[in-house]
Amino acid sequence: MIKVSVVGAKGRMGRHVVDAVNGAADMQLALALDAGDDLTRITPENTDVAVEFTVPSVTLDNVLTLIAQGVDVVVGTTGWTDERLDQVREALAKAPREGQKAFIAPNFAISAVLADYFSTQAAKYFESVEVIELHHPNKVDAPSGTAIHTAQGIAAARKAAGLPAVPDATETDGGSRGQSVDGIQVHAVRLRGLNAHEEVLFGNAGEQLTIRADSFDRGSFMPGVLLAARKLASDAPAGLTVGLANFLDL
Ligand SMILES: NC(=O)C1=CN([C@@H]2O[C@H](COP(=O)(O)OP(=O)(O)OC[C@H]3O[C@@H](n4cnc5c(N)ncnc54)[C@H](OP(=O)(O)O)[C@@H]3O)[C@@H](O)[C@H]2O)C=CC1
Ligand SMILES: O=C(O)C1=N[C@H](C(=O)O)C[C@H](O)C1
Repeated sequence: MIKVSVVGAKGRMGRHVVDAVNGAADMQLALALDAGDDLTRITPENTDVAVEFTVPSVTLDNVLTLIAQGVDVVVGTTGWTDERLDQVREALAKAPREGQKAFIAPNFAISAVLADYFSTQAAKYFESVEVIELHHPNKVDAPSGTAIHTAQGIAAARKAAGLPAVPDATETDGGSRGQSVDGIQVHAVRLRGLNAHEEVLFGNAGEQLTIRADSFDRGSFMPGVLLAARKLASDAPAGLTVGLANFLDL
């Protein structure tokens, strides 16, 4: 049995993770902690993998605490920059247990992971590209972690292919052109009724490709979360892995 503790267990995602772990035949729920709880209660004796879904402002501290506790950790919370990822790598390098692992994914839904992957494949074939993410209005961060990851992947693929900057004659902008992530414009919509959605628009003269992923229900993230926990408890490499695509046969 894989012993799993959940951090952020009372949140929208955390509640689903608790149910998913309780419903998994090969897993056992260890601790379910939330804001105000002492994370040092999570130890290698009671937990094989901790799953962290909290808020961007606290996730780094939580992850560093869990690593210092000697526990492997699956992270779904957003807010990760290159600098923060480096801090996790450094913490893992001096972790108390040999071979410790951390896994961070901007999105655990297979539709979103594939949309992100297909977008990097398509990127070099199009002159123009923009990313639109659409979410429920309770989301605290914009743009979404997924949209940032997608834009970064597209930008890297365009750079590797030697493409020039995306054409854009805009001279005045009150903010309507969105946020530039590595030169790719990203737009965020917040609308009651939505859950988590992303659309990537690719354009050439006379043609358009649209890649769209829709998570209608938070249950869509759970197979990916359980897969990550199982991988960390078995054959995932030591150190930090970023992105569920690493655990899929793509
Ligand atoms: N990777 C993925 O596939 C997905 C990622 N996400 C991301 O996951 C994160 C959580 O989303 P969601 O569940 O909707 O958010 P919620 O706000 O519903 O849940 C966050 C929970 O974390 C708790 N919390 C706050 N601070 C701490 C702390 N220091 N220690 C432990 N728990 C704490 C909150 O408590 P309180 O409310 O009392 O502050 C709350 O219960 C977001 O960053 C979101 O973008 C969401 C969906 C999918
Ligand atoms: O807050 C959410 O809901 C989601 N957050 C993640 C993100 O910011 O990419 C993943 C998914 O989009 C849902």
